[in-house]
Amino acid sequence: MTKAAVFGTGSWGTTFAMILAQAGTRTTLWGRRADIVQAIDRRHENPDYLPGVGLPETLRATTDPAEALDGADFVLLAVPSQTLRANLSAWKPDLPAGAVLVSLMKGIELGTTKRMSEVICEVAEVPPERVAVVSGPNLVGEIVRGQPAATVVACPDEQVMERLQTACHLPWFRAYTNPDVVGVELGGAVKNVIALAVGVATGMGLGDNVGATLMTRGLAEIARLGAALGADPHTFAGLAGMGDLVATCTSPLSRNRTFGENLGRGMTLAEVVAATKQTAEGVKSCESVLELARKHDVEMPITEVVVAVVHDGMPPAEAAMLLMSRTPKPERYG
Ligand SMILES: NC(=O)c1ccc[n+]([C@@H]2O[C@H](COP(=O)([O-])OP(=O)(O)OC[C@H]3O[C@@H](n4cnc5c(N)ncnc54)[C@H](O)[C@@H]3O)[C@@H](O)[C@H]2O)c1
Ligand SMILES: O=P(O)(O)OC[C@H](O)CO
Repeated sequence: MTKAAVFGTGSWGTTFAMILAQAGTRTTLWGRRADIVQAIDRRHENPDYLPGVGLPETLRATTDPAEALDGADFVLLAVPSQTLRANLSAWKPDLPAGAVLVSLMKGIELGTTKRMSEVICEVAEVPPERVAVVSGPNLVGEIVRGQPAATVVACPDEQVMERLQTACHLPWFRAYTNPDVVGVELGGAVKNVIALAVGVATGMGLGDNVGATLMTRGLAEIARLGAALGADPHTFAGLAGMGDLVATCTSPLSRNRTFGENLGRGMTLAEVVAATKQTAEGVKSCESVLELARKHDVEMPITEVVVAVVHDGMPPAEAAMLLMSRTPKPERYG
């Protein structure tokens, strides 16, 4: 029987562990908070992140990383992106030889501008063939209600990718494969930045034309960055590209979109941060995405104004005016 260890008892770690357990994978969750771990292990509930959701009785939970990792074929990582390096360094001594490490995260590391799979390879000292990524339009609030969803499993090793696909495939959760790790990861990380922009526009009451324009030109930004980093352009038309972009930018369940919406309504950054109880990855990753773009000489005007609004105090109305007053040019995708 395949065995999985999932690190992170937040909303996605818990939900993905539930998916694995329901697909017949023997799954243990690691969490740093003893109260949540106990509630998952004994009452089959995560009261803080998924109140009222019944978790499978076969799903175990522990605060001991070595216990979670014992015999694991897959090690799935669902902690906030900016904490991955420190956490994985601590867990490294107990990683089973030959285990496949899987990123469930959607961020770019500040300072290094590395994708999560790159951080994993570096810290765990494993080759890219032992690292996979799962990303797609996967809003937890829908998945835990049993509403159907699909995702993408990416890994350069085809057999690993297919094993992971089998480990998480359910009648209501459809996993596709794609060997383009760079494209799948970029799609997941950069859509959060675009969702912040759409959220701000929504909060300002700018209308659906603006939302559609930001999504479309946002996809062009993602594709330009992807081209510079060697991604397959087709990936961005798929679930991990357009699929996740549309889900995140249009759903009130998205933390990134909601964060932007609150800013657009006129709340201060401090007020919005205080109101955001869960991880909105785009808030930190917008800066690393922009730095990555600059390193590769890629123009990302929407990302630039998101950084200016979120981190430099630019008023949302000024950001909108900046985007609308850019030099007219031919429309090009990518
Ligand atoms: N929630 C979703 O709908 C969803 C879907 C797909 C992907 N993701 C991605 O999954 C990743 C995790 O997001 P989430 O939604 O589970 O976030 P979350 O905020 O719900 O949970 C984060 C978890 O990490 C823990 N944590 C926080 N700081 C930590 C630290 N320093 N060390 C160890 N643990 C720490 C928290 O206690 C919590 O258990 C993000 O990259 C996110 O983009 C989320
Ligand atoms: O709630 P968000 O904005 O982190 O988005 C969650 C998922 O990434 C959607 O696929």
